[in-house]
Amino acid sequence: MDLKDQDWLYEQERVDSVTGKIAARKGTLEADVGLVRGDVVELRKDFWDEVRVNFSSSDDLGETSTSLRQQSQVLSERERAHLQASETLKKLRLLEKSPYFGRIDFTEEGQEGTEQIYLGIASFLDDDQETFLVYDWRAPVSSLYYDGAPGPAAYQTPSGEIGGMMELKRQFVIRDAQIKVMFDTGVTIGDELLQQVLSHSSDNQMKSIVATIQKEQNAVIRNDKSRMLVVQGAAGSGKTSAALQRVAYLLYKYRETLKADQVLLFSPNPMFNSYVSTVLPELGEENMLQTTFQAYLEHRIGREFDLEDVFSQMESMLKSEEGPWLRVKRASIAYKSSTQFLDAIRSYKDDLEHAGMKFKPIRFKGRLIVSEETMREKFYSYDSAIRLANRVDLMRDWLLKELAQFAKNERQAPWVDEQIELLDPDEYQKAYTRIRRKQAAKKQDTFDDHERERSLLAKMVVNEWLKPVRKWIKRMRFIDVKSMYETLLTDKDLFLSVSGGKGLPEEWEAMGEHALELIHAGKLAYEDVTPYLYLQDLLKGFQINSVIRHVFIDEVQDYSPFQLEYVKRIFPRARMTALGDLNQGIYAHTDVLGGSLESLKQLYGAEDTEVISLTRSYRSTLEIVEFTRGMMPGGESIIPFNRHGEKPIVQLADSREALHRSIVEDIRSLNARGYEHTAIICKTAEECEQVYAALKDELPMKRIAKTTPQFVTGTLVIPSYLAKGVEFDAVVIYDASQEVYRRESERKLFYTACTRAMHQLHLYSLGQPCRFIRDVDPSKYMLQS
Ligand SMILES: Nc1ncnc2c1ncn2[C@@H]1O[C@H](COP(=O)(O)OP(=O)(O)OP(=O)(O)O)[C@@H](O)[C@H]1O
Repeated sequence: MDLKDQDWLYEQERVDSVTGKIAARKGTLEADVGLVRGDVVELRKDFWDEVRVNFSSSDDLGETSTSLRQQSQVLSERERAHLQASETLKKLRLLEKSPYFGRIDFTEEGQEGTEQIYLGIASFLDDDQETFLVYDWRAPVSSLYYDGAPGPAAYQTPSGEIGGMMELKRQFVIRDAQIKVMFDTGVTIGDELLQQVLSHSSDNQMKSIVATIQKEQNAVIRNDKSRMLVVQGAAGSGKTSAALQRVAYLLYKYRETLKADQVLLFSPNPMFNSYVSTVLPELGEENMLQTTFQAYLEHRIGREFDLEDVFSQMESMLKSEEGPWLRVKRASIAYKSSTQFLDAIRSYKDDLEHAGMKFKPIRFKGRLIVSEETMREKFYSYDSAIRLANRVDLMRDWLLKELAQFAKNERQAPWVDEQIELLDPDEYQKAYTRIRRKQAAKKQDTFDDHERERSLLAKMVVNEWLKPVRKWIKRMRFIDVKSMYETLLTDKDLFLSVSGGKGLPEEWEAMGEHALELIHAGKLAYEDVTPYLYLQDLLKGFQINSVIRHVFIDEVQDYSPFQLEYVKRIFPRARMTALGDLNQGIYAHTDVLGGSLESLKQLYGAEDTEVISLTRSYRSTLEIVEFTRGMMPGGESIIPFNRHGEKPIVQLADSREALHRSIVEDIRSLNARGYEHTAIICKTAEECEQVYAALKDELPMKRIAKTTPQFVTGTLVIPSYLAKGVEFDAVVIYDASQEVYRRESERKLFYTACTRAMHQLHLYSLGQPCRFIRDVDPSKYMLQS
């Protein structure tokens, strides 16, 4: 038996022994969990039997409350024990199949002996409760595995750095307690293992990368010093993967204080939420909260306006011909995404402290209760030292009082009598009971006084009718944000004064008209939504969320500086992790970041910001990366991972029928070769519809739209801008011709679409290929006609 076989034997025996212990622990815990669950069920069922309830005297009342408190304490202690045991059980079940994936042998400086450290997704202690049979991958010592190679090495602990010598680094793939793969690695974490992982075909969900985290990714995962962490990385460099591992790391490191529902991820689209949703559970952690920025906007002002979303904005811009509309739209997007516009709105609000507030009059049945004029006078009669949002609060309270007075007077109005007559028996009965209850409480006579009856019924009727007005006031709808936003966009003198004229585009007037037209139709353009919300919050108060401690923004290049400022403002207690790739900045407002994610440093200031760059691309084969990077200026800095495949194919077609025929054959052949998760990427949703209609009878396929909630497998037809963040075994670009991708501004969109491919990239072109392909060195692809 050679040394290798001996090692293998030794390691398999250890796996057997550890999994045996895990199984035994699991068995005991399952029994315990069953018992505790039984306790909880019993306690809940018998809760009131165990509480001594007696309300007769104040002493009895005190005793009842103590007994109640004791009983709920017992219950919640048992519930906590049950939860904890269930969580441990969940981890043991994961460990049982694959107890660990790595081993390092480390001799600590000044210490005798070498420790064998095995790394898995959770820690597992021997029966002595002291010896670590498996270390959690997030434990301080585990970073040796990710950061160092055999030789001198060190790791950080809360009490300082620990140095020593790493004697061995070994990697395993263990499935169902059997070692499938094992090798010792030299310089970097096994390219071999990574090769294996990356050459698998994709499934419909992102996977955890815990066994093969790379050094630079580890820096992203473990960074917890800065308030703001910016990760800029090439397509497929593992930004999203590292971010999810980072969530798991933070939940582990701060387990006493941080819970999964205090971490929020902003995803690029609803489908992406489902795409990444299995990573944390795979690591035995709960999922963080996930949303999209659009969903947040809808939640805030979706009831007032029909909001344009970023995808509709994109679709309409991609479909439009060059002309005045597109010019104005671009100018509007660029300006309204900037912090200059944000500053202008802020300064407008400062002006409003002194004059210019607009209100909606309070009306009831067509009659004026409080006029706009009166409201304005009242508002500016408050001490100007009081903050504007607080003055709005005062105003609300005053209006509620005015309304109460109005209600009192209104009780005598003839319409009230009519309504009393119209009360149906049920309502009347309800009123009668309520009145009786009140009389009893006030120890009044019986319900015989006709006058009193009428007055009580009148009060009830008026209150009922005024309910919507009261609600309207409480929600501060009396502030006419819409009208003030309109004024800001159309009153040039005012705007020049609040903005100082800085960066004001030539198209300013046309921009205002465009926005107004939509607003009057009850709509809000995407570029106006956040600014509108910002103005509204400045006037009514921000809806601050202090619970969230970590905000993750994926695809941050798709956010405008304005939106990022807004996010920062509403999560004041959160740290931010922003992940982005400027080469994938596909929306019209993304140029605003000024060509560098460095500008994100301004958000929290350079002192509080750290930027980490990821340049190695793992998703695609070397051939695909060499092709895609060729279309981006500066693409040379993207380093492909050394995994080979076929060169991308550019296939020319001379008719649409021929194009469709070739694509159908191609997908069938890709499927037959095991590439099941394939995507036909079209430029727009409109193109997707046409392709779907033409090919659906030939090929089983699913059409993805902006509202598709679930990421699915099989052959998808998907618009380019929705393919963000996800990946496929094979990508077919439906029509990469010059005719379709005509504008320079579509380069990043095209690049993003191509970089979704893991193993195969086939581009079809009806006529001449677009210039982005022609920019690539022809030796990097195969041209077929
Ligand atoms: N260290 C790693 N080990 C194994 N796989 C990895 C590693 N890093 C990245 N990958 C894989 O590379 C692919 C791309 O990763 P991911 O989607 O996180 O990249 P990204 O930078 O967010 O990409 P993009 O910006 O293009 O959407 C995924 O399949 C991921 O599992």
